[in-house]
Amino acid sequence: MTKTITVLPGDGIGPEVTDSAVRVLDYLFKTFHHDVRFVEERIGGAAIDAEGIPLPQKTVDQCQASDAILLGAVGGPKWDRQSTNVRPEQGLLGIRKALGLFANIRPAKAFASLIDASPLKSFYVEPVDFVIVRELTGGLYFGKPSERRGEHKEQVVDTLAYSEHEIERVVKKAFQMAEKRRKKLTSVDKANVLESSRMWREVVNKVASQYPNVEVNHALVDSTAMQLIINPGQFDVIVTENMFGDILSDEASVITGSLGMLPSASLRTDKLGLYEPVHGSAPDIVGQGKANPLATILSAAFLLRYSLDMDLEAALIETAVQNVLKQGYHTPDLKVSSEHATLVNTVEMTDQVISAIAEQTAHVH
Ligand SMILES: NC(=O)C1=CN([C@@H]2O[C@H](COP(=O)(O)OP(=O)(O)OC[C@H]3O[C@@H](n4cnc5c(N)ncnc54)[C@H](O)[C@@H]3O)[C@@H](O)[C@H]2O)C=CC1
Ligand SMILES: CC(C)CC(=O)C(=O)O
Ligand SMILES: [Mg+2]
Repeated sequence: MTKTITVLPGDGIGPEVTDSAVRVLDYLFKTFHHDVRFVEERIGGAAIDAEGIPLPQKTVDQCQASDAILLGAVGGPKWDRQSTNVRPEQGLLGIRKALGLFANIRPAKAFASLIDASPLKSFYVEPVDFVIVRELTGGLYFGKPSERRGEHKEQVVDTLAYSEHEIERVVKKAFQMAEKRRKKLTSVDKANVLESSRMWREVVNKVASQYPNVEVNHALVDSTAMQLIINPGQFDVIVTENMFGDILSDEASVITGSLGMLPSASLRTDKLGLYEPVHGSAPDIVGQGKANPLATILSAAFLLRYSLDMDLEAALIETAVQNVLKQGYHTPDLKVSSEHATLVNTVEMTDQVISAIAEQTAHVH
C-alpha cells in the first residue's frame, strides 16, 4: 500500500532543508522500490501569508491522514509583530497538540570528525551520546490564560500546567528508551522552586518502580545546563518538561558542533510521528545556500525508523552522514579539523549524502 509523507516546509531555511531531506528520501525509495508519496502543506508564516492563519485545517487533516510528517521550521522577523494567536510558532505548537505528539526525542551524538575541532574538546572525557526526551504538548507553552492584564496591560500571565497523566506518559517513554540504551535516566526539573517540578519528581519515582534495572537520578535544570558542558558524557537519557527541554537541547547542539546537526522526532503511542530539525528558521542565512541540511536529513532517518519501519534505510542515511563528515565536507556552520576540509553549500552537502548512500547501495538493483 502507498505510504504518505506530509511535508511542511514552513519558513526561512525550512524549505531549503526539507528539499534536501526529500531528495535523500526519494533517492532511497527509488533505490529500494518503496511506494511512498510526498504531499506538501502550509504551516507557520507561509500559511499566514496565504490563508491568514498559521495552521489551516487542511494541513491538520492531511497530517492526520498520513504515515509521517517532515517539517522544516517556522517563524521569522516578517511575522514578529503579529499578535500571539497568528504567530507562525502557534502553527507548530498547534500541530504538535492536534496530533498528540507528546514525546520529543532529541539525541545529541557527537561525530568524531567534528569533536576534533570543538573548543569544548578538552571536556569530552567519555563519548558524547545522550538523548533528551522533552515533554512536548504541555507546560508553559500551552498554559492558559496567556495574556496581558490590568488597566494599562502592566501585568502578564503565562501558566505552567501539567497533569500527572501528561508527565507519566512521557516519563515512561524515557524509561523505555533508557532500558534499550545504557540504563541511566536523569530527570531534570526545578523542584526547589516549582510545584509542577515536585509533581514531576513524584511521578518519575512512581514510574521508576516499573523499571528496576534503570538507574534514576534527579537534577536541577540550572546545574544540568552547566554539567552538559563540563561533562556531557555522563548522560544517557534526560527527561524533562517542555521549556527546559527546548533550552537544553539547543545547548546540546554546541556539543555536536552546530544547531544544524541536531535532528528530532516527535512521537505518540502509535507509529505516526513528526520529524524536524531542532533549529529554527534561521532568517540570518536564508536564501544563501548556507543552511546545514544534516539535522533535517538525520530527522528523515528517524522518520524511516520510527514511522515506516525502514531500519536499514535509516542506517544508510546515518552512515552516509558520518562518511561525508569524515571526508571533510562541511557547511559554514561546521568547524572541521580535517586537512581535506571542503566547504559546501546546502545542495552540495545533500549531493554528497546521496553519493555516500549510493556507494553503500551499489549492489541493489
Ligand atoms: N522549530 C521551529 O520551527 C523553531 C522556530 N524558531 C523560530 O525561528 C526564528 C529564528 O530564531 P533563532 O532564535 O534565530 O533560532 P534559529 O535556530 O533559527 O537560529 C539560531 C542560529 O543558528 C543558526 N542556524 C540554525 N539552523 C541552522 C542550520 N541548519 N545551518 C546553519 N546554521 C543554522 C542560525 O543561522 C542562527 O545564527 C524565530 O522566528 C523563532 O521563533 C526557533 C526555534 C525553533
Ligand atoms: C515554537 C517553539 C517552541 C519551537 C522551538 O523552539 C522548539 O520546538 O525547539
Ligand atoms: Mg527550540
